[in-house]
Amino acid sequence: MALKSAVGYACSITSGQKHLGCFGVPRCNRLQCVGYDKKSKACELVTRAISMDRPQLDFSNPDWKEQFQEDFNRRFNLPHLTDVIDVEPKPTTFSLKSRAPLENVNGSMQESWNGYVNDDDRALLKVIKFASPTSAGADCIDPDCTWVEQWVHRAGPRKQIYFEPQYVKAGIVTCGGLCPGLNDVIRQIVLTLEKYGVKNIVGIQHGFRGFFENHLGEVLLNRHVVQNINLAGGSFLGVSRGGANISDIVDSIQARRLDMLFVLGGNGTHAGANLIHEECRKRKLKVSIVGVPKTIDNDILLMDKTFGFDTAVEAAQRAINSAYIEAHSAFHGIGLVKLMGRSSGFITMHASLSSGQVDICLIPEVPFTLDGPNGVLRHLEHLIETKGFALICVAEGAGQVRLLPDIKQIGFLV
Ligand SMILES: Nc1ncnc2c1ncn2[C@@H]1O[C@H](COP(=O)(O)OP(=O)(O)O)[C@@H](O)[C@H]1O
Ligand SMILES: O=P(O)(O)OC[C@H]1O[C@](O)(COP(=O)(O)O)[C@@H](O)[C@@H]1O
Repeated sequence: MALKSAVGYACSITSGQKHLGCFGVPRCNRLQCVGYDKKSKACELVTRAISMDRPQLDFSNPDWKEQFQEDFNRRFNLPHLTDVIDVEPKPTTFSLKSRAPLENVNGSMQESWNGYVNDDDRALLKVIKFASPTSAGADCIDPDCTWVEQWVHRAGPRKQIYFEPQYVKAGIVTCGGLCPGLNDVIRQIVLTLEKYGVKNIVGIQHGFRGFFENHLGEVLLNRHVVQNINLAGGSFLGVSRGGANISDIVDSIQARRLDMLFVLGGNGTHAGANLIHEECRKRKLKVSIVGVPKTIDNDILLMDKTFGFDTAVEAAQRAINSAYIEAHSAFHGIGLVKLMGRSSGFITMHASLSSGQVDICLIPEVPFTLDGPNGVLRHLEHLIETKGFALICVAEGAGQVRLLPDIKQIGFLV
């Protein structure tokens, strides 16, 4: 985490692509990120569901690759904090010296402590070059599956920061539903802020509500307070849903003299964070709004893994094991486990792969048929005939279009 930057993700999505009678393999489907949209000179903090919809490209045009890359760079470019607020750089107070020093060949210790992330560092988004559109899991841009480099910003501590840690007041708020790992994130934000030298850290209670309900006071946070909160579930600060008045929140941010606000939450929370940022900009406040995406679904493109995902996969193992035992013991038993994931199958796919017991895995990303020679039911029949039992693991959103063809119209799919 770098104090200078409101946001910065740089990772790659890797989706396991082992075949296990899986009816589909999730590709990165939903992409949500918070960033500064450089193109619009206003540099707004934008919370957006960026679809992987590609620009209309004419592949017969020899320049199509450049056009694609231009568009990609435009969408993934993050302007610098200094493009948004008027702040001066200063040397970082984040010390890399807690890391072991490197030894020179002659045994002496190196004087330089290289280890900061350069603003121009990039991570390669797609690491597989598919030879053909029919390669397993192929995700091609053009019909020939041409390799196109897609680079994104690399996250990490920078040599320069833009706030004076000793004067900074930082706030942390957790909104929306619960997700395993919230306390770990709160704890780590506090520990890292302290590492930079920030002493004034507060928690806002029960989501955005804590900004405008007077009986919900600030919670003072420091390493002693947060030391063991990762051992408990839920959110140490409490969460809430429900309407929030952005102007009231920003009034409160102003009154509390917050310089930075770490907002942990999902889609709704980030929509709120975006509006808070816009309002701060309108009022010319030098406040950094930092979005920390929370989803157990792991369906955020620029992140290797979202927090809570591992726990969800691990917790699913117990259900899968129990269903396996039931199915295995019963005559022609069929075990059916439904896991979370309304529009993403990462939890179901990873839980299925790691359990080693699942015969059929159904996820929302990949359409399937129930009937017919290639349908799920025929395969199920085959399993019963051959091994005598079967275990199915299904993501809650799998096949929803089949069950309710008009579902798009009522807004469940975005
Ligand atoms: N479109 C929106 N604009 C502004 N604030 C929003 C919006 N959607 C949700 N919020 C706020 O974000 C908080 C959390 O949103 P919610 O949808 O409940 O959870 P999540 O962040 O997990 O999607 C709510 O307290 C709500 O006030
Ligand atoms: O029914 P709801 O509350 O709208 O949410 C369902 C979604 O919430 C989840 O259970 C968890 O999603 P998040 O972790 O992104 O909040 C998803 O698996 C599911 O798609």
